[in-house]
Amino acid sequence: MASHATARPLTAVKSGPLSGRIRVPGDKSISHRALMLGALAVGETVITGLLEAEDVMNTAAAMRAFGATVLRDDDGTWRVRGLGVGGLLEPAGIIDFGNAGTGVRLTMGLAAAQPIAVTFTGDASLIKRPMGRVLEPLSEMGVEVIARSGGRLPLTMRGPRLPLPITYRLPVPSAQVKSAVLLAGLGTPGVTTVIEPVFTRDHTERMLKGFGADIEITSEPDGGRRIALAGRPELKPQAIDVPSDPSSAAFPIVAATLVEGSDITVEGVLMNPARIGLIDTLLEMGANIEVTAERTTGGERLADLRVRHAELKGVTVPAERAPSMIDEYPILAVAAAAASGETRMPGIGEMRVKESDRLAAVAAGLRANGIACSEGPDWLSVRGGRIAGGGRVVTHLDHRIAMSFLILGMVAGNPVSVDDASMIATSFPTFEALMTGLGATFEAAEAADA
Ligand SMILES: O=C(O)C1=C[C@@H](OP(=O)(O)O)[C@@H](O)[C@H](O)C1
Ligand SMILES: C=C(OP(=O)(O)O)C(=O)O
Repeated sequence: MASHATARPLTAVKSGPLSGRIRVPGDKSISHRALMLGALAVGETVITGLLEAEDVMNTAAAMRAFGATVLRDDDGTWRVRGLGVGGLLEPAGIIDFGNAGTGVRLTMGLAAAQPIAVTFTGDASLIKRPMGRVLEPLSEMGVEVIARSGGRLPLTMRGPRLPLPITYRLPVPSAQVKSAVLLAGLGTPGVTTVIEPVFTRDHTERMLKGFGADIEITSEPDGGRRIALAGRPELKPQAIDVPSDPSSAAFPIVAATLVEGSDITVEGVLMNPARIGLIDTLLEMGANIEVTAERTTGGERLADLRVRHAELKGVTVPAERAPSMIDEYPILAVAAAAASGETRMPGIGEMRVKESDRLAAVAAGLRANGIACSEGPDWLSVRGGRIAGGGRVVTHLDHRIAMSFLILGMVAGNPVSVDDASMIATSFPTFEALMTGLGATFEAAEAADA
């Protein structure tokens, strides 16, 4: 895990028009899963377009610790030689996932159906995040856990000799919890079933199908989905080409929408319906986003997105859209700050348990820059208008807070600083280079106590 012992403050200044064509790096959710399923397949999985960011590199290191061979060719192609379902070895050391919630929660599922002891930890952000939501169903399957109170990292778990298949109804709309149970189900005899009342990103299901698992998805009478997975399949290695991450594309898309005179194209963006709630919302607000060159690769829809500046108006975002844009609310709040009228965002309580309490961090950052907003336990409301800027935003080890407020600085009356841009490397290491290539100006800022 990379160390972020030294914070790197950064300032964004008002930007001229943005122009150019860019490709943002590979999707983080798909990258984690490609390495994990590769580690369980029999033979060599070849991955192109893998996101080479800290969160995913921690997953690569974890798969090596379990005994898989994970190699990178000079041209950026990754090769994973898997161990077969049930073939993970007991790691010799502690598995440190750094800042990565997806990495640690899915790997807990992966290791759960084998009688091996594994100790997990993470950085100052990850050790505050709830793990009980994953440990609870895994315990029902027979996993023993020794954790700090509240189910926080660091923790040690050991899978049972004979794991039990369960039927689990998700109490929170979380693709991480769904995926952890399904990955545990892979090593469990019989059929493991997850019922999700609300549709969340389905990359695990799609990829399990691609690797040859027997997985059946049906609709529930209440509109939810029932996912039934037969345990102990032999997974066949795959060639995976990871599409560009829509959660990273969100930053240049909002920047080009807000900065007058802009006209950019973001190429090859993943358009999975469970991931594009932000695009739907921006279109409702009046954004000019043209979806072009639509195609399908590896069972996922992709498109090039041409984005031109547009004046936005406030909207109410339907609460049921939240899972399809849960990581995009910080940047949506920035778009809302520049829109006319009020933007209401209900049903976003899950934002409080991300890398930071994002609801609180966004509200504080907006206020520090002269934008009026109000918040409740699971909602945020932003009153758009003139953006004074001039504030310094506390990012709480959260990459998306850092990137969102740097975009705010591009349209604010005065420069906007973030206290630490180093965490951007966890998900979008080329953010600064791509944004400055389009025309943005970022300047190294003074540390607060310098
Ligand atoms: O499954 C995944 O890859 C993810 C699911 C979401 O988390 P939750 O499952 O906690 O909603 C999301 O916020 C995270 O960035 C990635
Ligand atoms: C919530 C996020 O990631 P994770 O849960 O994997 O840390 C994110 O990338 O916004």
